[in-house]
Amino acid sequence: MPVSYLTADAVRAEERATGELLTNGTLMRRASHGVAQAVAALLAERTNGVVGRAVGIVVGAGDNGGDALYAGAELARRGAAVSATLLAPDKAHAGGLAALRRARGRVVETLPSSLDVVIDGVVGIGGHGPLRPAAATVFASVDPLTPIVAVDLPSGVDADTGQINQPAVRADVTVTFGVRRHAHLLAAPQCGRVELVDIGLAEDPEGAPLVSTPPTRPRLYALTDTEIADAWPVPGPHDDKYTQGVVGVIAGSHRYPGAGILCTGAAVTATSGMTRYVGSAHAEVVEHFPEVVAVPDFADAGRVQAWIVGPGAGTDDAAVDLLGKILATELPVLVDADGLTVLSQHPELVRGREAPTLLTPHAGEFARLTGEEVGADRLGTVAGLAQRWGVTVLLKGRITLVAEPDGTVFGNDAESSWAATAGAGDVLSGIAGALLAAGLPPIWAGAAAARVHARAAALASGGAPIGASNLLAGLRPALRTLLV
Ligand SMILES: NC(=O)C1=CN([C@@H]2O[C@H](COP(=O)(O)OP(=O)(O)OC[C@H]3O[C@@H](n4cnc5c(N)ncnc54)[C@H](OP(=O)(O)O)[C@@H]3O)[C@@H](O)[C@H]2O)[C@@H](O)CC1
Ligand SMILES: [K+]
Repeated sequence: MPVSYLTADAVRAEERATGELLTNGTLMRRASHGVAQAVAALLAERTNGVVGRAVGIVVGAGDNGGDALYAGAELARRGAAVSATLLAPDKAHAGGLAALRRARGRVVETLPSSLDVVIDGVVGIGGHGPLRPAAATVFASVDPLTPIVAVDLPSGVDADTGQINQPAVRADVTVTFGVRRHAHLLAAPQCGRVELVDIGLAEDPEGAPLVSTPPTRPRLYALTDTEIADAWPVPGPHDDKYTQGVVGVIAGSHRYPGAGILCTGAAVTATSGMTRYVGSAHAEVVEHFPEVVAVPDFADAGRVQAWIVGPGAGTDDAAVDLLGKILATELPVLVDADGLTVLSQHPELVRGREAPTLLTPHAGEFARLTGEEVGADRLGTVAGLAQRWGVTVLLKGRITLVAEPDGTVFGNDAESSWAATAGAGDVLSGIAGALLAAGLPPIWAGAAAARVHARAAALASGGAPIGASNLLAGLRPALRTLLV
């Protein structure tokens, strides 16, 4: 089952569904205990224990501050020196504040300058907009080396869109409750390590939500490695070169062969199926990958189970014609780069296409394609295009989002940004196209390709900058780690 991410409204609905557990404070007790445990673990990791450690708490006006205060009380009982600063003293959670005082935690105007950890209890799912000035001042004075544990969300990060409203908290660890929020994936780098505390919302906190997200927002999921490995085409005893799917690549040119080489190379590496190439870079492609059947003309292409049209494929009349022809077939088609530029002029070629269709823009291509900037709400924007055009759309980025017309979105956090390099998109197209040819639905092909692409980048990099050919070389080692 993919990992599910919920909107703030859906989280609140789940909390309400627990009835008494919400009203009698059980949920908050469990939540704050989870925060205290996470802080204690971090202190143990970094400083050898809780006793005598200096813990600072920044407390806002709502229940998020309540969680932080109760967590502070627990840490104080365990021997930490806890100081809390109240951003709105009149509104601070009364029970939490009393608990902190009982445990001999201190309420202070200004946090001590030397702290072992800071707990961000400013706002959680009730927050909107950036940190207000008082909170911003507190965080600006925290030593940048002091780890920050965010309660539920780093304050300033929008729970539903993941928008980072600066100034915002950047957390080392984020502790959340029951189910992950959209922001935990959409703003993953801002959240640090996300720890999920079971507070009794559902039997399986990773499982299906009890209450479905309102249809006004997309439903966001992340595939697990196991799911991706299970879906990845691996040849069985009765497979041959055709049964794994034949993918046709239209990319690159004699003058600019790179896109063709990278894209076909990725397709060759991703599956054991066969790869065909059509275009003026046919000789260069075969020189790099002799297993590719490459021809200059579409008429001689031969049969395929999916097409990749895009990188370096051109935007002239002939390119428009060819893309139109390919989209008029019943075959799965991935459109990228130049292919997207063609579609920006001729959206009618693809809108409402019924056969599996995957568009793979980066933010710039997305804007060209739709005349609309991606903006802060990447999830809403990409899901909106998928819904309006009736095709699957993959928006590239550190967090890659793949949206279906029905509002289902698979997200993938690349976990590093080493793949932000020229030609990396061509490699992604090659992987995803090969998976389409093998019969994976576009949303799975896109999300699985994004995961393996990100891993290949990380493996190839090892902490140093890479080019796309290094990324391509990292693909097989990345697949090995997944398919073992
Ligand atoms: N329900 C439960 O049992 C459980 C809830 N849980 C916890 O409760 C949290 C939700 O609590 P919540 O609903 O009280 O909202 P919360 O996020 O604390 O913020 C609301 C307050 O902040 C203010 N405010 C808004 N934006 C702001 C900004 N940018 N900067 C500064 N202030 C800002 C806003 O004030 P206003 O805008 O009205 O001035 C309002 O008063 C949830 O994330 C989880 O941690 C867990 O314990 C599990 C059980
Ligand atoms: K917070």
